[in-house]
Amino acid sequence: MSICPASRQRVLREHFGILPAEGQLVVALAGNPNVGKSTVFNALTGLRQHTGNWPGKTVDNAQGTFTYRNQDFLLVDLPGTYSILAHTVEEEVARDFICFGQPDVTLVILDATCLERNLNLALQVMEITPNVVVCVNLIDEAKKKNIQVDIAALEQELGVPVIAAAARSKEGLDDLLAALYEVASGARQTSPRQISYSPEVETALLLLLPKIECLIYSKLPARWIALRLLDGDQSFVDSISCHLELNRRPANREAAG
Ligand SMILES: Nc1nc2c(ncn2[C@@H]2O[C@H](COP(=O)(O)OP(=O)(O)OP(=O)(O)O)[C@@H](O)[C@H]2O)c(=O)[nH]1
Ligand SMILES: [Mg+2]
Repeated sequence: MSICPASRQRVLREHFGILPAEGQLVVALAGNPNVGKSTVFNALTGLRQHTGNWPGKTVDNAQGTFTYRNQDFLLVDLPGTYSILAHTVEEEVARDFICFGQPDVTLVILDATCLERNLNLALQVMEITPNVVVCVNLIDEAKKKNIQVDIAALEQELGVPVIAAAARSKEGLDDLLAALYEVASGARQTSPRQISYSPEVETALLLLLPKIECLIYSKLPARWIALRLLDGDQSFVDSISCHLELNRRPANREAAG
């Protein structure tokens, strides 16, 4: 499931103002407000960062770079959101970047002191892409509140790497870098847990999926698109038209890849 490299590069540049250098892997940083995204961003990128706005939106766009094991990365700090079902412009930016910008890995930062609320976003991102790393941040605050997080069990349940961190004191960041490298480079395969919906919804999905597959040539996750269509999510339909040239039938299989 991916847009071909040339199209993706064009979408990143023209639609999101992101210009990855040759060979640079793109990391999207997502999370609820106030969970420590900027703290992680600053710790990983140091002074190699710049801020602006998302094209056409008055929403902050921070980009920075770092290198790990001789691999260059471009880290993009997405707006803090509770959801990416696009009820606000921030959610629309986060959703469209993850869906159409197709980062090599999306890092979802969770607040260890209120995991239940935070996991909602992680599960939504995992419906769009398998390339996810979860960081359970503020683990020091959780300890103070006698909250214990079973990281291994969470990783088992989610099917993606889960790393505990206290970003303010730079705890856990080495493990985080290793996990980002492994997922973004393809060295580690994930199997993200997918939400099962009611039998009615699952039946409707089965009917919709083949039709969607014919239209999008595996450029996007068909199940997620089907769910948005069942939601009647017009903003997402508009985004598909804006970011993908669906009426252009691929001339060869490369264009579908
Ligand atoms: N104790 C503790 N505090 C942290 C940790 N990570 C971040 N913080 C603090 O939490 C607050 C919020 O951190 P930010 O990095 O600004 O969070 P954010 O997710 O970027 O917030 P928004 O951009 O407003 O959504 C700051 O005061 C940080 O210093 C951590 O691991 N432990
Ligand atoms: Mg921030």
